[in-house]
Amino acid sequence: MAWRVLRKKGTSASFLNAFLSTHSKDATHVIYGSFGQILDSDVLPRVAANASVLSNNLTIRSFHASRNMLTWRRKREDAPGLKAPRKEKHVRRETRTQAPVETPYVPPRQKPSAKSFHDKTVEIFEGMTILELAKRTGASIGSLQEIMKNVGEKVDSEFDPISVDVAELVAMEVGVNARRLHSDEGAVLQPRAPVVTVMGHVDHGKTSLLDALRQTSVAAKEAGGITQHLGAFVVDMPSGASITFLDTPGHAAFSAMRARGAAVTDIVVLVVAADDGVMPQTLEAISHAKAANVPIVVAINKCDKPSADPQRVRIQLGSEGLPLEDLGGDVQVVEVSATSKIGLDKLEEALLLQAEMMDLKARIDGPAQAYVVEARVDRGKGPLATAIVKSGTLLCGQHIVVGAAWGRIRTIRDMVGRATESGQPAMPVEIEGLKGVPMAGDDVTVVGSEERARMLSAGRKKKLEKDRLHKASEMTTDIPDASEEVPKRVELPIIIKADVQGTVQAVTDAVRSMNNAQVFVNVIHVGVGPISESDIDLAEACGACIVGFNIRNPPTAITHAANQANIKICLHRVIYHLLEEIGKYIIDKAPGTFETKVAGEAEVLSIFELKGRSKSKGPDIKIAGCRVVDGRFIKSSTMRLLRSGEIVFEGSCASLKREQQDVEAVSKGNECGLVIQDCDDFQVGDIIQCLEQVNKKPKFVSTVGGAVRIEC
Ligand SMILES: Nc1nc2c(ncn2[C@@H]2O[C@H](COP(=O)(O)OP(=O)(O)OP(=O)(O)O)[C@@H](O)[C@H]2O)c(=O)[nH]1
Repeated sequence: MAWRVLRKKGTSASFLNAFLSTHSKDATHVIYGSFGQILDSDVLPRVAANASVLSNNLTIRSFHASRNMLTWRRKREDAPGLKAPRKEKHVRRETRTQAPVETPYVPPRQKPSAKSFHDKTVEIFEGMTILELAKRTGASIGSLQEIMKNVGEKVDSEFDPISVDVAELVAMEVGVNARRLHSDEGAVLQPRAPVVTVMGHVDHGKTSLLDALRQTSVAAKEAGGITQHLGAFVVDMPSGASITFLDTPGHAAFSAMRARGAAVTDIVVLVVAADDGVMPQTLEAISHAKAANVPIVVAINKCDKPSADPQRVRIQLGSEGLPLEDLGGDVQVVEVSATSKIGLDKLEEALLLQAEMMDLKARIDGPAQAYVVEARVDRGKGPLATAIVKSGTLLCGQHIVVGAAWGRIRTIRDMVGRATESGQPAMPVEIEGLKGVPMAGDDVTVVGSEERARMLSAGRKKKLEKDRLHKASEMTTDIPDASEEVPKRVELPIIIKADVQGTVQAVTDAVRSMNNAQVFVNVIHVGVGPISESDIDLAEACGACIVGFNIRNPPTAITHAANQANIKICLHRVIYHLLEEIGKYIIDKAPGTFETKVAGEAEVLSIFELKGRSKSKGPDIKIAGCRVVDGRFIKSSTMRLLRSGEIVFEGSCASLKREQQDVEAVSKGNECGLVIQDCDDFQVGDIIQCLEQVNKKPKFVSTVGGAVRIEC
């Protein structure tokens, strides 16, 4: 009898399913686990039912309590040599396949804090029960049933399965994020093309490499050197295999987009210039790939250059912890030249080899699962989303929800803009028919009806708005206490418009990164497309400035309206110029911090005394006869008296004269008579400093990689 002990913490039904799908159907598996640890009690019957498809001899034994729950006695029979648990305080249950398991649900005693609720993400799946959802969200069964009633869903018992769409709606309604678990159980999986992203430091040749690879694309040749239609293209190999490349912009401001790019990517091509070596964004790209658990293939580019030193790049990458193949690791390295088109075939081969090792397969039948890599608005066609199909088949006419947008697919286009009936795994497609513009990284969910699509989209919009308000309130509570000597933080409302959704996000992230202790940059509205009348209205109402990236100049009427309302519009096509201008604007709005600076220094050469003629005419006044040895003396400033380097007195200037005349300022090299309010302690040789209050404004700082921030 084959048996397994599964007690990997945090694993769940999906883990068990994966286990069962990879183990022999004929063997008898005895699976030990714990409720709430491996197998949730209410999932168990379903899992067991699914599992029985795979193995008729499956036995699941699961127990209450935590790690100690494995029944020692039972284990000793099956697995001699395992250590005894500390206590045998447990309830043992044994379940034959499909036998129902009942565990009373105890609602949590404490309601999670608002913050934890907003940050929480729960996994949901088709056919889960209300009981399961209650456990994951931490909300009570009653409240979930109430929500279901409100959204017009039929509410049965807490053990009845609900659809994944309803589960998501309910989860969002209680304020948590929902992540859909997709199961390809029982489906026929077919090999699919790898999806590859090219990453690397600025100017290391990503665009050139993509261009060179694109030229090898059959479709590109067919279309006679097409201008690229999508943010992705497919290269067909002579062997019949193909590779899907994603285009990602290089500037650091787009790191969020790149992070999303990596999330839909199977392989990352890390471009490192052979002459320049490893740079900050090279390391950033490695981090993104590692975070997304995506394997890397290194392309050492610009190998045609006389200054190229590929070996140095290898050593640098090795010392950054990248296990290169040449050094005994599994990361392939290919030397290429994008401009001389050297080594491109080797790079493609390396990518196919990597893909082969990964055994990339996908389900072709059934509803598609896809990810948006880019979205924009076309004047004639309306919102367009470029997506990569991950599994299933996307069909024209289907109702979809993409992020918070929804629609019915009117047209699907391929990478060269040809209309096609469907989209299959690893295929980049353009989807027309959405009612709104989704965001890069959003998933495309196929739903059964328009009603469902509308409902899910409305739910997601509501959740996004809730999260936005929550974040804004968190940020405003960061405003420093007025009792501290920190300037009051001013709010700077901003509206962001850009050409495509991905850029909107990138610009928004970059603008937000300039938030600082003195200025709260509040992005109140973002959108794709040119500046509209409603943007002007909103800006006027909120006192906002409008930032436009890569968009057309607004019509004269809009510019005129903006001028009339005194609205600042900041338009650019180069991201760095845009950020620089916004940075200056933010600095301009920042109250700054006042610092004391020595504006001038004078030496006391002689002392004069002006006698008060009577008591009523005031006391005697001491006048210091000085020479300004450095800087300038200004009458309105504070004066500081120093003797042997020690401060003896500090006070305002009562009189500043030059040759018997009252003056406002005296500059370096000149002599003057100076009276400090309430000071009669001058000595020859003393130093007097003129103190000035300077408003120190924050500074705009940009890094080599292009990231910017404001330093206070
Ligand atoms: N000699 C040589 N020059 C190259 C090669 N690849 C790119 N270049 C040059 O390097 C410069 C930068 O190339 P890009 O392709 O724009 O670099 P990038 O990494 O896409 O730059 P960003 O998009 O700004 O991050 C250009 O002047 C290219 O002509 C190469 O293989 N050999």
